[in-house]
Amino acid sequence: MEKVVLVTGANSGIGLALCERLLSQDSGVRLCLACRNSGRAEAARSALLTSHPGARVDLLDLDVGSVRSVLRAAQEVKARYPRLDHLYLNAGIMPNPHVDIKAFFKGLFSSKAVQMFSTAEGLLTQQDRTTADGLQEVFTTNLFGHFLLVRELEVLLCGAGRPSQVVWTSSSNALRSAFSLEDLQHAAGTEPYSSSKYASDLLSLALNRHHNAQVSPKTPYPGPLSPKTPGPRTPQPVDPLDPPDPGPLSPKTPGPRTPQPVDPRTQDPSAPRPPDPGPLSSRPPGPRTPQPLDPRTPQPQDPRTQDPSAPRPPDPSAPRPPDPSAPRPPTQDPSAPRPQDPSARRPPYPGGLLPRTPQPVDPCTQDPSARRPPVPRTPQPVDPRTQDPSARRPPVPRTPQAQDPRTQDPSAVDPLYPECLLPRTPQPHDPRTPQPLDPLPRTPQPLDPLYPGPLSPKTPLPRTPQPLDPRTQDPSGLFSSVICPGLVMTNLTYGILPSFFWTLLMPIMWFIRIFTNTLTLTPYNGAEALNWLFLQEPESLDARAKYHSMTSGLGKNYTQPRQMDIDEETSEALYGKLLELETVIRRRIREGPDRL
Ligand SMILES: NC(=O)C1=CN([C@@H]2O[C@H](COP(=O)(O)OP(=O)(O)OC[C@H]3O[C@@H](n4cnc5c(N)ncnc54)[C@H](OP(=O)(O)O)[C@@H]3O)[C@@H](O)[C@H]2O)C=CC1
Ligand SMILES: CC(C)CCC[C@@H](C)[C@H]1CC[C@H]2C3=CC[C@H]4[C@H](C)C(=O)CC[C@]4(C)[C@H]3CC[C@]12C
Repeated sequence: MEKVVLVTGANSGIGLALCERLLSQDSGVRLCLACRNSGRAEAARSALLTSHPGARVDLLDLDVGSVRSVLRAAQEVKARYPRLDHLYLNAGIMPNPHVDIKAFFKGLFSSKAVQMFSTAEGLLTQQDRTTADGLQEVFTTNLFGHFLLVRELEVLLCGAGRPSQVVWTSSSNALRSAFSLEDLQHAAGTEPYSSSKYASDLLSLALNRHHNAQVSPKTPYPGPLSPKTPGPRTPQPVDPLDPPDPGPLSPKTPGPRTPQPVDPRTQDPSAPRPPDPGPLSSRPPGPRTPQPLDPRTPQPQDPRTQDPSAPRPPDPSAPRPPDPSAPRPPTQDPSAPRPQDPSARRPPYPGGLLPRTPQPVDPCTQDPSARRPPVPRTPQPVDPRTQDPSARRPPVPRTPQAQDPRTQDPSAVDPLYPECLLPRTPQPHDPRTPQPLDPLPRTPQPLDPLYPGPLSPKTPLPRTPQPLDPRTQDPSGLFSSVICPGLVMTNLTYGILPSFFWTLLMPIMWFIRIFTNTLTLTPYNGAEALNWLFLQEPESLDARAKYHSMTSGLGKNYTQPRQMDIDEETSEALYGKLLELETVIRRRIREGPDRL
């Protein structure tokens, strides 16, 4: 059956490179590019159709920084597609970045130089602002808008007897130190980007807890893996007060699959190589040239405050020759105030007025059509990295060519993260025959898009570990994952420094690349983990892993899972707070003058 894939922020950078890669390997995929600027979206679509004539590429008008836009776009998606197979939450911003140059030079000559280039920890601050909805812009764009989108699209993601994948483009700049439950939107801090990305890591875990049987709400987080101790952990005894629910066995669900780094081009030599994406910013691996500098003038204006019909500078995704040395127009002074819509100058959202009780909702119980069998609670196999190896689990299927990239390519070892997780079995890609989609929505629409219905009682926090049994996993459900694209040269990164600095920095970056595989540098490479996830069975993925796109010094791309520095309690608390905020925002919109 045709797979429907929606990508936010698909008109440039990593999002566009992902679309290119998906079409290259699966001509049957139906893409929906969700973008805020129709001109740039059209340009991206034309570029994709030029390299893939006949591909199905739809456009969706979506500004994830605007609540109304998200709600409208979600309605449109529900009207267009009967289900969604993959939802890539990729759009992101880092407005008004400021680099601490002193810290940079200090770090450059320290033992932390490589790490500094990978995470930018201690280097970057941003100046955020509030949106017309009274929310912090970075929080809304990078997290909350996407959260609302997932909530709105739950009916397309949770049902139909097939699992759906939600994938967050996070970052290695997702910093626990920047995140606070007391200031979710990071209104008081100077690292909203790091905060929002860390929040996405937490939220992904929470989504899994609430929407699939993979992470049982009762399964406690075993704690972040220490870099030196990736070994198994001892399972906790089952709480006699809270025994597992045997639940119905599902014969359909396959055993656990352990994903492995997959490079479709290198895995199977007979497999067709993706064609050169040509003018697109993505490039096949090999000797890489840094992506061309964005010839477009940085856009200081919020598109919501701009006249949409006003001409914009040339689109970055438009075909252009790669020329890393091409001069860029002067970058906006990060310290200069950004032009703002007067309506956007509202004070930040008064968090203190929020209702108290978080009410997580399982959408599959909200919408009768999306209702699925109860989540099984029988013992299930567990992630071998986090649990006792003596625990019962069926044998993990391993395909012969599924090798650890570290053993395939010695240069692929990242000295920063030698503890990378166990290899997983690659999922052979199943090219499916394209089938026309039913143009009519088959999924019943909620009566009021703003009010999805009564909320279910608060889900309890984890108490006892429940080993998971793959035989009882629900075949449908929403599976959320997080990726890190590495350091990629895109509009976002080029916006951080004037082009002069980048020209100076590029040789250093190519040198540093010898020591770390996280400098993926091109959008094509950065999209590796996103593309790899597309090929996996969602049930096989690790809810606590962040899947990193990696590129070795020799230009080999692979995906490496690493445990995230997150905990269940914080994840659950964040989820509850986001639901509270959603309730308030929905009410505000319903009562506002221009309700949907
Ligand atoms: N580049 C890097 O090194 C890294 C990037 N990332 C993440 O990767 C993701 C993609 O960024 P990248 O490709 O690098 O940068 P780009 O700036 O090239 O891409 C960002 C995309 O998001 C879109 N976007 C931004 N705001 C909105 C909005 N409100 N509504 C809809 N779309 C929006 C942009 O659209 P428009 O063209 O209209 O602005 C653009 O298409 C981001 O989430 C970023 O945080 C993570 C780690 C590293
Ligand atoms: C001469 C100096 C002023 C040079 C400053 C260098 C910095 C501008 C860059 C060094 C490391 C870069 C980054 C690292 C991590 C990225 C992260 C994963 C992400 O999500 C977005 C971009 C990065 C923060 C990126 C940004 C530029 C650097 C800070």
